[in-house]
Amino acid sequence: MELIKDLPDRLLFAVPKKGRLHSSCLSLLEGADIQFHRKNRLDIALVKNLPIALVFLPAGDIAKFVGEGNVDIGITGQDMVAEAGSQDKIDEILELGFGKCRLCVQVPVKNGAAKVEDLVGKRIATSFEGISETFFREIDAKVAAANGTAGTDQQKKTELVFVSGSVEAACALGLADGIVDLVESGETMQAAGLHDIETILSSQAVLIASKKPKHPELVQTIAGRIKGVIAAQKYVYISYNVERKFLKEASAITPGRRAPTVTPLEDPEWVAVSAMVLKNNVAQTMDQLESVGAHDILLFSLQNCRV
Ligand SMILES: Nc1ncnc2c1ncn2[C@@H]1O[C@H](COP(=O)(O)OP(=O)(O)OP(=O)(O)O)[C@@H](O)[C@H]1O
Ligand SMILES: O=P(O)(O)OC[C@H]1O[C@H](OP(=O)(O)OP(=O)(O)O)[C@H](O)[C@@H]1O
Repeated sequence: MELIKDLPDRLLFAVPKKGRLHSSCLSLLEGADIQFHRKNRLDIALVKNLPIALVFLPAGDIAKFVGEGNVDIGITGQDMVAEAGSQDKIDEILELGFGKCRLCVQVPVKNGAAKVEDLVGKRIATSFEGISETFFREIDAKVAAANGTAGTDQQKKTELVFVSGSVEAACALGLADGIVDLVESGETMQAAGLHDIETILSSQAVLIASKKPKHPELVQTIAGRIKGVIAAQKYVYISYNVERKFLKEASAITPGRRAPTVTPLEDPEWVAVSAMVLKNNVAQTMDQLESVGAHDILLFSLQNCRV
């Protein structure tokens, strides 16, 4: 196949093929001007304007492929990297700010365990077997040490039951006494009559690279482009006019990343100021600027940037 023949010369970039991270990854690729056409049902797509091939893989497999060096670079969740046990085999290049969630121990609100120690010896359903195993073995050991059963026949072992999805149903169906699964808004958990009693880890999507990528310069190029897209999403550009006598106060509100750009106006008493400001508290920034006498405050969204 023509496509496979081309692969050895290209950097391989793994992208989640479906699920929660898929569409945000596609937006990121578009913002970074990584152009490709994916044929129907095909999990490999050659990038038209860079020597890259995109490989569409399940999010759960990406850390393994990158860690083993089969793929140079990829996007997946930090939870997936931890579950694959790949933390030491990959470089986490960049947090991407989406796919934010927590991996939590959850129990029924009614008559459920009050704390994780109360689950020792009981059944836990999860699709995060590796992380849960490590977590509950420590809890088992802690409880055994506290009640003097460590190393004896009486030492209790928490049982892990693997389920591949819809984990929240496990308690209601009588399969488990608690679960370990992801929580973002908490809606799924609440709908299932569960609440969380412990957060094992917090996660978001990350750009990861193999320790020995075959195309290190290209890894840097992609990382630089993606950083630019992320920064552009985080900042907006603000511009306003202010009397020179209030410039100090106004500049303190919009210090920019290095310093604000100050341009003289025809009226010598006035200056125009522009700077990058964080998007998430821009309304407050505008309120503050108005209160120190700024006028004609304009906001511009950034399409892309390098900072
Ligand atoms: N509710 C959520 N909110 C935010 N991020 C999430 C959420 N659920 C999952 N994620 C992130 O997305 C990653 C992939 O989750 P997803 O449920 O899409 O897995 P999948 O198994 O690849 O897809 P599918 O469930 O469709 O089989 C998770 O590992 C986690 O990092
Ligand atoms: O706190 P919330 O915002 O409700 O999100 C949490 C849910 O999201 C994920 O599942 P997803 O919807 O991706 O489906 P899945 O069970 O098939 O993985 C996760 O496994 C939870 O079930």
